[in-house]
Amino acid sequence: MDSPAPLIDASFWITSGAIIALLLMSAFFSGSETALTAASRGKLRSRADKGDSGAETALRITEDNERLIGSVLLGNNMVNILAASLATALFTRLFGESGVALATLVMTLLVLIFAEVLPKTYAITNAELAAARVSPAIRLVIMVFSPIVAAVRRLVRLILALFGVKTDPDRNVLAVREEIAGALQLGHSEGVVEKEDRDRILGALDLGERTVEEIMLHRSKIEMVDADASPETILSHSLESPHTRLPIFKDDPENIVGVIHAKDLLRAMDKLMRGPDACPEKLKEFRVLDVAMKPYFVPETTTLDDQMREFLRRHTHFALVVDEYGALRGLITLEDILEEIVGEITDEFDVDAEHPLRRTEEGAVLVDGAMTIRDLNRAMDWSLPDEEANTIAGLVIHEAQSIPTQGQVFSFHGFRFEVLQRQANRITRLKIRPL
Ligand SMILES: Nc1ncnc2c1ncn2[C@@H]1O[C@H](COP(=O)(O)OP(=O)(O)OP(=O)(O)O)[C@@H](O)[C@H]1O
Ligand SMILES: [Mg+2]
Repeated sequence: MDSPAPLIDASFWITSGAIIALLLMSAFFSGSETALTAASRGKLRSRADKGDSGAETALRITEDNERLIGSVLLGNNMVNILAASLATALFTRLFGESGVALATLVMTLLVLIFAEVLPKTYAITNAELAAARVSPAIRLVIMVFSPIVAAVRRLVRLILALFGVKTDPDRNVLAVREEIAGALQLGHSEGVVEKEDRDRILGALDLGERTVEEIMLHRSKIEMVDADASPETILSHSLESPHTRLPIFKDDPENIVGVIHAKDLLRAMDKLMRGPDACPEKLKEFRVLDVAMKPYFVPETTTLDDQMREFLRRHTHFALVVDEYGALRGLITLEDILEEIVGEITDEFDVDAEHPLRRTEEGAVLVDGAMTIRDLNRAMDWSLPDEEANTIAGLVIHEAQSIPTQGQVFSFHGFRFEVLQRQANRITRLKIRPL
């Protein structure tokens, strides 16, 4: 008869040793994940500049955060599951049926305390140092696991797609935008980021989400010339206008058939008046459309980002904005888009637009109703919501649910709005004061 195998034998010790080793690895993964995600890139950079190669590696592997976290998560799960399986096998051998429940309890506690909370708490208090130390090993982990991570990501998208769920590749972009905005806001309130710098960066980041319709010049304000006007009229119009490019309409101002550049007009006129084949009599026959450029139309839903690229690619600065039916909505130039980043640009001929904003002594501002909420927020460093309306007047009408009359006062979003002037159905002048 064989005597029953002793319960505490060599395999017991080997298994226990393996479980402890796996828990240590799990702690390493959890701590590394926290350290690498929490470490400040600025501090890592300065460490790296002082010759810390670990910090350099940490900077490099955190560039692709999704790959980093995916690989670490995979490693962490693998060791946790292996440890739990070994523990279950060991406990069932020791305690029979109740081994499963016991292993679950013991391993949950061990993993939670030693492989999760403890290493993560340590890592977050010493993030940069820890990140620099663990980065070479984690780089290896990424090298081994990233192909699997990539395959998993594809599989997940495929499964979601089968169920009709569309994964949004822009989500990360949005999260990053929020993160940068938050960091800039914090930096600004702490006094390390200048308001101008913050506005410039946020302006540039937002180009992808805003459309030409939001910033275009309304069609009623476009200066244009009639294709059938006499050459003298067109010339004097062009000379008097502060603008270099004037759209040309035929019969109806909505019907734009060309755009005349002042220089092209001058060259053409000059050719008729002077030089070897000058022929002043032909001035009457001059057709402005012969020297005009073709109009460039863009849909109002184009994002500012796309429009800017398109302007650069086409080597033009001037576009006419149309709606989905092709009806003229407004005008946009490259300068208008750049202003969203750097603020108001005025050149030698730009009429200094009658100031849309004036501060009063009691800390209020007098604004033009047509001023955009965004411009006001930027000028005053306020944060009035700009989702519901584009202009201040629009916001007040939206909140009041009617077109308020002169003298009416409203309080919302932490501000007091007084209607100073209303012309027909438009609110033209407002006084706003923070409450
Ligand atoms: N024909 C026009 N009618 C009304 N506004 C215009 C017209 N052309 C340009 N603008 C506006 O003038 C501002 C300045 O734009 P931009 O600098 O591109 O034109 P410009 O000064 O006429 O030309 P340039 O600077 O190339 O000589 C922009 O806000 C633009 O919307
Ligand atoms: Mg200009």
